[in-house]
Amino acid sequence: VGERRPSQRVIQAIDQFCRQKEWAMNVGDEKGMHHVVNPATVLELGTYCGYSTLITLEFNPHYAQLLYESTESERVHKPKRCDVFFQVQLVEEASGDWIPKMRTEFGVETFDLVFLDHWKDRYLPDTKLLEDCGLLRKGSVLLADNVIFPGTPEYLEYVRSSPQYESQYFQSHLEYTKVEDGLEKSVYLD
Ligand SMILES: Cc1cc(C(=O)N2CCN(C)CC2)sc1-c1cc(O)c2nc[nH]c(=O)c2c1
Ligand SMILES: [Mg+2]
Repeated sequence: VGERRPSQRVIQAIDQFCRQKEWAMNVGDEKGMHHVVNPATVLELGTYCGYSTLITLEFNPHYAQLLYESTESERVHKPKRCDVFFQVQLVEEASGDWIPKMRTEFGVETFDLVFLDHWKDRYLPDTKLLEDCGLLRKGSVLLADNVIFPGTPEYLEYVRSSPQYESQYFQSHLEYTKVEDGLEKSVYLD
């Protein structure tokens, strides 16, 4: 997705290093995100090292710095309108504080895809915030990592029982391990 993200060769090198030398919490090469239809406006919650990213929210300054270095993306203090596809926009703030600002700060109408990969106890409140802020449209996709391990039971219960979502579980493993984990793909129906 554009030359601003780490190239595929870098992704492969990260995967090889994390499998052979030192584990790290990337979504990894097995879970991946290849199930997801081709999104246009993407929000990622939880950047970590920038393994997968477009508009991405990261609270941890150390991880945010890693993304700046790996993608030469500008340090976004006062994010300008995000009107260019494949531009990395990193917001070094808490998701709960910044989701309500997405429309005014980035000119985002709605998200095609939200990749939830930040703090498991923020998955549900941030999903409700996205709904309340009108940032989801019919067909928006929520793709959530770690729904089994470390596990997000309240979020799973919500998206699987709510008539507003059509949810599907893609069984896999915790990155670079044999521990069961998976991605939950939830399509917003409203
Ligand atoms: C940090 C961590 C440690 C885990 C674990 O149990 N481990 C035991 C087994 N060894 C091998 C690995 C490590 S799992 C995990 C983790 C994994 C993700 O994909 C995450 N994604 C988003 N936000 C997170 O906080 C996040 C944490
Ligand atoms: Mg994860």
